[in-house]
Amino acid sequence: MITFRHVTKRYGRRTAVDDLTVDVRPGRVTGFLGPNGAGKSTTMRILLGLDRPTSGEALVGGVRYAALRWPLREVGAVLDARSAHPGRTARAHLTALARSNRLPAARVDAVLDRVGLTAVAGTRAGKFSLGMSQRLGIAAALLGDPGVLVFDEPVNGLDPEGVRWVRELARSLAAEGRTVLLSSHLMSEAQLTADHLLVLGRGRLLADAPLADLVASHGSLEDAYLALTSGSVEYGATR
Ligand SMILES: Nc1ncnc2c1ncn2[C@@H]1O[C@H](COP(=O)(O)OP(=O)(O)OP(=O)(O)O)[C@@H](O)[C@H]1O
Repeated sequence: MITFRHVTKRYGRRTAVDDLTVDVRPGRVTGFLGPNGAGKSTTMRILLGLDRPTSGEALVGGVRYAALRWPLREVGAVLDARSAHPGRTARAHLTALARSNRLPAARVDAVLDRVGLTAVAGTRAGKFSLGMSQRLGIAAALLGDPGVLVFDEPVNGLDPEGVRWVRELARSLAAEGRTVLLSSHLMSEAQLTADHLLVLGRGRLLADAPLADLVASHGSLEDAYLALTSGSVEYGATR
């Protein structure tokens, strides 16, 4: 479970996240949607302790990220597909992470297998395609077998096979009872992947609803999204 309580983030005069209060529940894929600049990445960064809220708090299983003793065991995240050191092999990258989080070495093989990288475990991350890098990022996120997973635009730039793989993985992680929060700009993909949607516009929560309800009320997720966000598209103006 992820909890945001009255989270506000200001950068100077700009309010990136505006009094966000919402729970992200386990056992389903929650899609996180919103126009460019809506505040999705900022929200995820605050959750992962990479940014501080101006006010309010973000909790993973009831605890602030900074207070988690072994963060990788509680929450796995992929914010940037190419985060591994290019000179390190996939196995070395994961082994170093496992060691620093006191995770058993057997987890490295388990996650390599789960993301389908066993055969290229000895290849340097710098030689990986975007799809393989994404899989390696996901392997790192899964290393601690966390109950919460956060993926920022996980299918960006992936080929159709990669897109389907991420979708099926996200769905299987949710089916295992995990909390899965996944941001996207692709309505068609969100409609295929998510059970529940959060829509953000100008830092504010515009919708917190089951996919089925949004589709039923507007005909398609795209129509629902465009109706919800029509007043929130950023054209570079200061708010
Ligand atoms: N470090 C920063 N300094 C100043 N302003 C920032 C910073 N990070 C984000 N912002 C601003 O905060 C707002 C929210 O940005 P954010 O990246 O969270 O949106 P987003 O929904 O993830 O957008 P996108 O879909 O384009 O990735 C934007 O107006 C952005 O310019």
